[in-house]
Amino acid sequence: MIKTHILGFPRIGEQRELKTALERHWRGELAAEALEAQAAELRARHWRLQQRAGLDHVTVGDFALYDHVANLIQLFGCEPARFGFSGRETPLQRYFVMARGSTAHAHSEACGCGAAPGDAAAALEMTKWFDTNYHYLVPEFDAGTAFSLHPERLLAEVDEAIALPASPKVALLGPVSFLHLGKSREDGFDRLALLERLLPAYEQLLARLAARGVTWVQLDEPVLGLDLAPAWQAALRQAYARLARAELPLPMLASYFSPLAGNLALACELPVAGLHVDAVRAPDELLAVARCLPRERELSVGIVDGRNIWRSDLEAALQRLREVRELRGGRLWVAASCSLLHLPFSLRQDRALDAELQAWLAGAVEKLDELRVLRRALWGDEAGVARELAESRAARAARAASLRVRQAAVAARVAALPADADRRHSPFPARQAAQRRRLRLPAFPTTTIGSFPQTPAIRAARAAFRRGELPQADYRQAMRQEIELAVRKQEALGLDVLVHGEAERNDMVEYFGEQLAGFAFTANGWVQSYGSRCVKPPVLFGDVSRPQAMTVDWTVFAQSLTARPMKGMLTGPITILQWSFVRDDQPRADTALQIALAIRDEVAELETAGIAVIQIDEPALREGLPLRRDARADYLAWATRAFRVAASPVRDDTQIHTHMCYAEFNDILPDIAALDADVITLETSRSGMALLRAFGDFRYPNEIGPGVYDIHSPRVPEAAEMQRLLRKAAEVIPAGQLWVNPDCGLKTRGWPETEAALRHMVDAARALRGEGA
Ligand SMILES: Nc1nc2c(c(=O)[nH]1)N[C@@H](CNc1ccc(C(=O)N[C@@H](CCC(=O)N[C@@H](CCC(=O)N[C@@H](CCC(=O)O)C(=O)O)C(=O)O)C(=O)O)cc1)CN2
Ligand code: MET
Ligand SMILES: [Zn+2]
Repeated sequence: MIKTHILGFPRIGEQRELKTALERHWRGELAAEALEAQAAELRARHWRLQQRAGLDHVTVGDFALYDHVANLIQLFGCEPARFGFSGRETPLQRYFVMARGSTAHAHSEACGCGAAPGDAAAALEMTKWFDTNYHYLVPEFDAGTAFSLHPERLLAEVDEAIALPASPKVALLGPVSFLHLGKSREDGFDRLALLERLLPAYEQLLARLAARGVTWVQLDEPVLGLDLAPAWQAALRQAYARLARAELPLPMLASYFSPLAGNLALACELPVAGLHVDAVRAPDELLAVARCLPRERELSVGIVDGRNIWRSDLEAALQRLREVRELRGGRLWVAASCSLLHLPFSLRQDRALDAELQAWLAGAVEKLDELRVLRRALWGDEAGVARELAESRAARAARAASLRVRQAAVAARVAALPADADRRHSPFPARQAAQRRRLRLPAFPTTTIGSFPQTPAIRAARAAFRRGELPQADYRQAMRQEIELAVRKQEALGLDVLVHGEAERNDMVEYFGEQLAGFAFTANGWVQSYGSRCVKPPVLFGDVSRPQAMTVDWTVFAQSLTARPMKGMLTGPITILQWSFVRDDQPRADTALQIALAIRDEVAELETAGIAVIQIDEPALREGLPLRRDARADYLAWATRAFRVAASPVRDDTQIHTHMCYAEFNDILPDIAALDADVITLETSRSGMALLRAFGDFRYPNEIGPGVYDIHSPRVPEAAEMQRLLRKAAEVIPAGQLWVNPDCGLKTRGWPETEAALRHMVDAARALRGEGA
């Protein structure tokens, strides 16, 4: 028997309905009931699409108002005690306080959240979901963590699906990954010790689902794609010995994003009813799994790419699925490789894509249709889907043959690239001396990470320009005024190295994608990044080149307004690669090098235009790190080289900055050093001093700006707080190497808190200069 299913569906909605509803709710314009109604409407719509595609089950439990990991924190009753919830709040209020911090809602005695006015609880830490640009909220565990089941929200969703009517398969993160993805709040506390306490809550939940008539539960254990220590492997054995019981729903264990490798035998041994594997990320393992997994278990083959937007080669997929079916004696589930969360809702009618490109692409809805076709063909009705199969073949062939994909000049340039194109002229000490002579900055120089508040007025002007209602000249003039405003404010604050503020950019990757050849962009291809925040990843379909300068005019204009150094602001090749949908017809390394060459030309042109400081952001360098250790060295070699190729055309006295955030960097410090940026600014407020100590222990050779305050919350820290942080930093990193800056860009903030926080930051730097620390 052949079944089809998906691991999860995008929840933000075709027109970002969920984003709109959430933001209105947070502004106090939409009641909780209306928000919940909108969410239910989206779920029902998305299940109907799944039914229309003939899936055997609709997936329930993948929906979340903010984040699916945060949902589990409430489901299993382990909200951290530090939030001080009184029990008078509604679950929804507590959920948003955990997600956004307690100052994020209008906090007053009237708000009913229970905390005393003035009490501020920081939001849960947010971190990258494996190697994606999705961010989850990190559960916090300590020896006192207890679990209790609060299944009302999930059971209500199951009931909604049953009422549709549809057959629900409930999808949940499994217990071992849930613990693994959390963090221990106390040094030395091993969160695995909580497994024994957590499993009963899972068991109770599964029993409740069984009572509802749910037959299948998908338990995601993406940690199977990591190199697991023996204790974590043992935890998987322990957990599934307990959860796979006759009276409970059948568990389908799901692995994705990475090969099973050393966990393959383990995954096949666990006493579950089915195993899902990612046949896109681990194509070579598929047959080994098909042979190893006991015959009575279901094998779910993730053959349709859930991470990229290319239309599938359905005939090739069918051939592989038939091989697997042969090996397993007929039974098979067919699926997308991972949840479709990481894809745009649909690309079929996107206004911004031309017809040729559109025919090559598939969003989430189109991927559902691919599953429909595969199902029918495998059920023996290949003739009934002959047209779809032919279309898929034609689309792949057209893409392979298209003249838009290859550019001879790009290939020639890559081939002729000298081996030392990734080297600056002189080693860092000589550059540092030259830059000090040119820039004449004080000790503890202050700067910001690039963006200033993207105000509603900026967004509205750009939207009007896009709709053709604001002439280009007026739009440019409006953005110049925003830049001038940002420059004046920075001068008044007394910052040392200024930025233009990025007002003209919709997004730090999309902006470059729109201007580079080889990229296409969509009008509505939104993908959730965290909470209500979305990105529209550009589509990198062909060889990359830079038809004209992308940032030079804006930067030169900004520099003309001030005598202080204006930092040019670029996004680096790895971040552009990582945050775009990239071609699958050549190695990522080759694509990265092409982007690097385009950025290199922009760097050179900024220098020629007189810009003395240039920042090349690489927040996604760590995110691109392969999940399996054995693939890391190769990635780091080509990724750091691509950065250096972009950064190296400049003179010694031009200062190159880079910036990183949203990740743990400790395991790639040597590679960060190998970027050889003159200055690196880092997010540190979340991981705190541990990260800096690692930089200190490693004797990080170049200059470094540890973020002295968290930009994710409107909270304005006192100067004394930032001073303390800087003094601590100076204990582990020589003071002469230190810069003073926030954690990340300020685009999601408002001006009042931005100015207040930066004023305190400049005060902190001045105080340290006075101390001669
Ligand atoms: N690509 C990317 N990934 C990243 C980051 C990042 O900056 N970029 N930062 C980190 C955190 N992730 C983030 C992701 C998104 C946003 C963010 O602010 N997103 C904005 C959208 C930004 C954008 O593309 N804006 C466009 C379009 C905005 C829009 O929706 N406009 C309305 C109209 C608005 C109006 O009339 O006022 C519309 O088109 O309907 C623009 O400014 O032009 C949002 O969801 O609200 C922030 C952080 C890690 N990953
Ligand atoms: N220059 C960018 C900004 O300030 C860097 C952001 S890193 C996610 O927004
Ligand atoms: Zn950042």
